[in-house]
Amino acid sequence: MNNAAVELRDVTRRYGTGPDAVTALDKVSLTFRQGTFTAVMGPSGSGKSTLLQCAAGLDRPDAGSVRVTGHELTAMSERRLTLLRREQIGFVFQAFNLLPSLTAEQNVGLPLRLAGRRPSRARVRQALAQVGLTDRARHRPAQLSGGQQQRVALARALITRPDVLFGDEPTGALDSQSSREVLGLLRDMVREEGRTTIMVTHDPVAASYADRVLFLADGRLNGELPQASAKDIAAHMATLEAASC
Ligand SMILES: Nc1ncnc2c1ncn2[C@@H]1O[C@H](COP(=O)(O)OP(=O)(O)OP(=O)(O)O)[C@@H](O)[C@H]1O
Repeated sequence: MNNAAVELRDVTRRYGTGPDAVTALDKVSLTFRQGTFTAVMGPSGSGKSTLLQCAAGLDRPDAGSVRVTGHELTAMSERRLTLLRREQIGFVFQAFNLLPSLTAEQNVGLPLRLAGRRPSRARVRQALAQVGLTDRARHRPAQLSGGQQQRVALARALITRPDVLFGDEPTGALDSQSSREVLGLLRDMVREEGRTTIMVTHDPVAASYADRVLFLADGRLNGELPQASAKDIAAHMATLEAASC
């Protein structure tokens, strides 16, 4: 599969004006091909979250073009953007953002309810099975471990069968065993279902699960490593961090 799932061309995002203005992204051009798993790394403030937000249509760049599965986002109305995000994009964040009063299966079915569709029990159960939580369907978030809660959040992100899954530090709040489980699931979904996945992370071990690691520094691309080891990723990060001090 060689088609672009997400394409950024000369994307610029500035915050503020005058002497306090910050250029969070400076003419960034990138292609994320269908069925690939990319990690985005870089020192604090390098523009990772801004990149993710612009690529996912949660934020609008000041200049440049963002295309998701061929749809240009920058000129889209808020309504169309909301629909596109709902149907084609899934999100997992560091905070699991589950509703505490709902069970795992109710949380997983929520995106379909919000889209005005009634989630079928079979589809919800299948999503929970995919993340290995069939036996926790009736549990509420407080009755689940952090890793299990993030797996429920992953099942919720996948219930709409999105083309692209975005993760902003999805393993940032997990212990190493739970992180490995979640990252293994993400990697399997890319390989088995061709789901394009783009993940921001600070953790070289998490990034080593990706097919490619992109590095940002000062709002610009600063290198990439294909299928790198955690050691090589950490070494590249150390160079960038030293340069940004
Ligand atoms: N809403 C905002 N208003 C003003 N400046 C912002 C805003 N959001 C981000 N910035 C600035 O833009 C730059 C990039 O921020 P961003 O959050 O994308 O970086 P990051 O690489 O994700 O950082 P971290 O790893 O610390 O989360 C930073 O200098 C940040 O201070």
